[in-house]
Amino acid sequence: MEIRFENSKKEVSRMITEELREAFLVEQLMQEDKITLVYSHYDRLIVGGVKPVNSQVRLETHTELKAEYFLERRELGIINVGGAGTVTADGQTYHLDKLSCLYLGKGTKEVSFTSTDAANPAMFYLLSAPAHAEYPSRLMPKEEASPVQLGDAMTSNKRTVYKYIHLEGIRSAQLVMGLTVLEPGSVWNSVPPHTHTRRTEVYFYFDLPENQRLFHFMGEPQQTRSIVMQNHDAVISPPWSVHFGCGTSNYTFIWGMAGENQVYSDMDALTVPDLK
Ligand SMILES: O=C[C@H](O)[C@@H](O)CC(=O)C(=O)O
Ligand SMILES: [Zn+2]
Repeated sequence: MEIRFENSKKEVSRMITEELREAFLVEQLMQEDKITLVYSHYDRLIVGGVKPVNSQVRLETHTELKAEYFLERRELGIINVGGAGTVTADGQTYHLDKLSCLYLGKGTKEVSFTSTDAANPAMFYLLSAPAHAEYPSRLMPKEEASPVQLGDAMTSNKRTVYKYIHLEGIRSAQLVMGLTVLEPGSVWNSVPPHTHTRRTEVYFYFDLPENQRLFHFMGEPQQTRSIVMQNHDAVISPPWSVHFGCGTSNYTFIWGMAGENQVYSDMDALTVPDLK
C-alpha cells in the first residue's frame, strides 16, 4: 500500500505537472487478481481497486494500519464498475451487479472478492475511512440510490447523481459515497463547481473509452490546475480544492468523501465566473 502525505495550498500552487500527478493522481486502480491501495493522509482515506479474474482476492491488513485486520478501525464502501461479482464478508456473500454498492462496517474481519465470469470480470472500486463506531453492512443496487438530475444539455453538464452511502441512504460513521452518470453529449461534471473544507473528496473515473481523456480540475478556485486522467484513474481532492472535470468523451465517475460532517448539500457553491 502506497502512503501519501498532504501538501499545502502554497506548495500545490507551485507544482509542475509531474509533481501534481505524483501527489494527487492515483493511476490504474483495476489490476488483475490483486488489490491496489493508496493511503492518503487527507482525512486518512484509503482508495483502491480490485479486478479478480482467475482467483479470489482477499483484503489483507497492512503494517501501517497497526491493526489485526483491515476493517478493525475502518469502514469500507465498494462499488462494482465491471461484470457481476461477489464480495464475501465474514461468511456472508453479497452479489454485486455493475453499479451496485456494498458498505462494510467496522469490525468485519474477512473480506474477499470474486468475479462471476472470468471473461467479464468484476471491477470493485474501494474507498475506506477510519470509523470508531460500527454501522451494519448493507448492499444497495443502483435502483435504490435516489437519483437526482442536474445540469442541462445547453451547458454540456446534464447528469444524474446516485447517492448510496449518505444520511438518507446507507448509514456510516463518516463515509459518503455515490456516483454521477453523464448523459451522452454532456462532458462537464460538477459544474458549477464547489468546495467543502469540511470534507476531502476522491473521484474515480470509469466508462471513459480507452483513447479518450478526462481533464480534472483542482486547486483553489482562483488558481485552478488540471490533471489529465484515463479510464480507471482516481484523483484526491484536498478539502480546500475545487473538483470538477471535462471529458473528451462521455464517462461516469464515483465520488466519495470523509471528514467533519456527512451533509451532502453542505457545499460552498461557486459560479463559473468565480474561477481563474
Ligand atoms: O460534493 C459532492 C461531489 O463533488 C459530487 O457529488 C458532485 C457531483 O457528482 C456532480 O455534481 O456531478
Ligand atoms: Zn464535492
